[in-house]
Order: sequence, then C-alpha cells, then structure tokens
Amino acid sequence: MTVLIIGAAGQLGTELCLRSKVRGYDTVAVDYNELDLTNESSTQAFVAQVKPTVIINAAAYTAVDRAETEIASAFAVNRDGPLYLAKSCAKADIPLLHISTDYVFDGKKPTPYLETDTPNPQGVYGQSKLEGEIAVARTLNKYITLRTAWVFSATGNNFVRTILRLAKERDELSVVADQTGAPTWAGDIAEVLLEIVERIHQSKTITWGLYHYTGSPAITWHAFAETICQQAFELGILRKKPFIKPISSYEYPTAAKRPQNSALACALIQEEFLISQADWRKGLEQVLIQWKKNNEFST
Ligand SMILES: NC(=O)C1=CN([C@@H]2O[C@H](COP(=O)(O)OP(=O)(O)OC[C@H]3O[C@@H](n4cnc5c(N)ncnc54)[C@H](OP(=O)(O)O)[C@@H]3O)[C@@H](O)[C@H]2O)C=CC1
Ligand SMILES: Cc1cn([C@H]2C[C@H](O)[C@@H](COP(=O)(O)OP(=O)(O)O[C@H]3O[C@@H](C)C(=O)[C@@H](O)[C@H]3O)O2)c(=O)[nH]c1=O
Repeated sequence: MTVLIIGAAGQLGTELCLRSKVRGYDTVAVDYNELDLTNESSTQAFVAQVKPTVIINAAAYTAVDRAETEIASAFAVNRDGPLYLAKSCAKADIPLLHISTDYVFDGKKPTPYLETDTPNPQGVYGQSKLEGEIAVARTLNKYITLRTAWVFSATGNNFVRTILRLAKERDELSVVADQTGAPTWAGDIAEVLLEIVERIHQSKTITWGLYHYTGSPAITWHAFAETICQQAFELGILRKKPFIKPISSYEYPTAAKRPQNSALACALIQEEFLISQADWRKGLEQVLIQWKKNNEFST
C-alpha cells in the first residue's frame, strides 16, 4: 500500500504525512520543491515512477485575496494540477483523493450547503477550486473530492495564527460577524482521508464522488476569534484577552468577496463512510498546546 501525498508541507499535507506513517502505510510525500504539479509531464512521469496505490492531493494555491490578481497561478495549481493528477490516476487505474472548499458557494443559502447545491464562487480562488473539482470528476471515475472549510493547524498560516499574533500586539481587534462557516482542524481532515485510504486498502466497496466534511459547530469569524483568544488565555498563551469588536464585511474590505454562509451539510459522508464531524474546539486546543510547548507566541 503506497500512499502518494502531494503538497506534503502544507497544513493538511503535514498532518497527512504524520498519520499515514503512523498507520504503517508506505508513504511518499512531496511538495513544491520536489514536484511542481503544474508541470504535466513531470507530474505524469513522477506518478508512473512511484506507482502509488492511491494519491492524495493536498497541494493548492490558497491565498484567497492574492488570487484576485495572480489569476493564472491560481488556475494552474487549483484547476490544471488536479487535472494532470486525475489523468495520471486514470492511466494507472488508481484512485485520487482531492480536496476542495466551501468558497465554491456564494453564501446566499440560509442553511448548510448540500453536495447537490449549485456552486457560484465569489472569487478567483473559489472559481479555480470549482474548475479543479470539475476536471477531476470529468477525467476519473475513482475519485473522492472532499470539500472542507476554514482549515487551521499548528503549521503554516491560518486564521488562528493571525488572531493570536494580533491579540499579542493590540488591545482591540475587529472581526467580521456576518460570515458563518465551520472551522476544521487539519488533523481531523487527515483522519477522514486516511479512513477512506483504509477502505481502499481493504478493497471495500466505495461510493466515489463529492463529499462535504467540516468541523462542528458552525460559527462566525468573530465567534471563532473569541474562542481562539479564550482558549489561548486559559492555556496561559495570552496574558489578557483583547476586546474583539464585531464588525460587518463592509467594514473589513478585502480583494476577494467571501460567502456570507458557507456552512456545509456533512450527512452524506456520515451515511456512506460512518464519519462524524469532530468538534473543532478540541483540535484548536491541540494546536494551542503544541504552540505552548514550542514557546511560540511567548514574547
Ligand atoms: N486553508 C484553508 O482554510 C482551506 C483549505 N482548503 C483546501 O484544503 C487543501 C489543503 O489546504 P492547506 O493545507 O490549508 O493548504 P496550504 O496552503 O497550507 O498548503 C498547500 C501546499 O501546496 C503547495 N503547492 C502550491 N503550489 C504547488 C505546486 N504547483 N506544486 C506542488 N505543490 C504546490 C504549497 O507549497 P508552497 O507553500 O511552497 O506554495 C503548500 O505546501 C487545499 O486543496 C485547499 O484548497 C479547503 C478549505 C479551507
Ligand atoms: C485577520 C482578520 C480577518 N478578518 C476577516 C477577513 C475575512 O472575511 C475573514 C477570514 O479571514 P482570512 O482572510 O484569514 O481567511 P480566508 O483566507 O478567507 O480563509 C479561507 O481560506 C481558504 C483557503 C478557504 O478555502 C476557506 O475555507 C477559508 O478558510 O475574517 C477580520 O474581520 N479581522 C481580522 O483581523
């Protein structure tokens, strides 16, 4: 059983590598410096050389605002890269586990989005991820595209790290309170993907296709920031909690428009794979404990 992980140095990639090795799979992990996914011939040659049993694509262009100007790069990584991987998988007759985002939706639906709801991305990042989903689905039968949201982990840049940095610097923060979604710990997503890998390993029947998976419960970015500061305060990472002012999206202009409600309904993955949503607050605690141990944010 050889698991090939692409984008191994990212938030999700890091958690996947750790946990794939713990589960005892032969794990081949590569990032940008070893394989540029946007190069079709090297991607196909690499897959042919490694001969994996399954590929997990954790690589992506994730800079939501920068994507508005770096349009070609966003589409190359988020649409063309997955297409090349899907072609390689089709050739070798192996499955691809691919990741997508809540930002494929426009956020106008008042209730959580189903897999069958029509996407309508508000920005380049969301559009490029949607086109990646479509490319995979058109090229390959044996694929899982897992849409997730608001990912955080102990590595890389994410909202948790930004809020803690700001909380160290300031007495007052302003955070949007009119965008709702579900934070998701990369460790939980990695476990979900590896559960699916295990099914492949055991040659169990799999219903391939599109699934939603996020942490629970859904909240606003403002409430997320409050929870981050509260937990960091309780763990002694923050000496005092800042005042976090709830603001509207209008008061926090960004290059890319974010969806107002991007909560994802996760019943299908529960039905097909018996996978339940994890409480992201537990993942947050793990991340904060790791940062405390490493003396991050200690100044
Ligand atoms: N972060 C989030 O909040 C969310 C993420 N997702 C999706 O989850 C998946 C994982 O995201 P996350 O772990 O946060 O992403 P990260 O940005 O942390 O990691 C992505 C990794 O992909 C690498 N990469 C970029 N371009 C290429 C390329 N051309 N070839 C090979 N590798 C490349 C990056 O390298 P480098 O850093 O050198 O550019 C980085 O190591 C992605 O599909 C993302 O769209 C979905 C919802 C929310
Ligand atoms: C740092 C900060 C952000 N915000 C707002 C801006 C934005 O509307 C919201 C989220 O901020 P960020 O820009 O950090 O997060 P963003 O890059 O939008 O996060 C997204 O990343 C991509 C990759 C995804 O796929 C999404 O699921 C989602 O996680 O919070 C504030 O209101 N105040 C602040 O101090």
